[in-house]
Amino acid sequence: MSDRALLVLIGAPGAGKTRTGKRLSKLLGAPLIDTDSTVVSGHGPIAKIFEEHGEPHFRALERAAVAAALREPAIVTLGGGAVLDAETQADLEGLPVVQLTVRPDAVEKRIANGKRPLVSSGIDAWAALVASRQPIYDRLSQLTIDTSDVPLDSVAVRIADWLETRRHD
Ligand SMILES: Nc1ncnc2c1ncn2[C@@H]1O[C@H](COP(=O)(O)OP(=O)(O)OP(=O)(O)O)[C@@H](O)[C@H]1O
Ligand SMILES: O=C(O)C1=C[C@@H](O)[C@@H](O)[C@H](O)C1
Ligand SMILES: [Mg+2]
Repeated sequence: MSDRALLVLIGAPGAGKTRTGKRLSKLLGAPLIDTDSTVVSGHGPIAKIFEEHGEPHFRALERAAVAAALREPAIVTLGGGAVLDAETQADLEGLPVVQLTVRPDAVEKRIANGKRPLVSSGIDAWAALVASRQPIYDRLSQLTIDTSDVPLDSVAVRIADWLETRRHD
């Protein structure tokens, strides 16, 4: 049987997928693949890709990164919009998928760095984007954790505990 991801984190931009994934990687001693980082390593900053080549081009690069990552025995943290891809949705079936959420008031500061082109105009754009995707995040995940008021380490421990329970089911 080929390798598959150990855990996948999905959810809204700024919910904490990448940071939580890093903590979990340390906690579990497992490798981490962040698909945004894979795209950036190969093709440069995301904002520049959007500006120069458009969103469809970014999504194609992202899909390739996601497909490869999900075949590795690693913790995989996806970009916020990666789950829009139908093939990615199919690939996630049967994998442990955790959704991170965050309230608008808590995310506002987190996304203020201008690195996320789809939400750089502010919190209203973020809220509209997340509302349109929420049914997909909900359908694909088996556990949801709101990170608004929970320290990173606690989020990571909760996910590690859940994974452990799942192993014994
Ligand atoms: N539990 C938390 N408590 C406080 N701040 C957090 C928490 N999780 C993440 N953050 C902060 O929020 C910001 C965004 O986190 P991160 O990059 O992990 O989000 P993301 O979900 O990966 O976003 P994207 O979808 O854009 O990749 C970072 O500055 C990070 O420090
Ligand atoms: O929510 C989104 O569509 C995105 C989130 C980021 O992780 C990046 O993948 C990119 O900025 C697009
Ligand atoms: Mg991220």
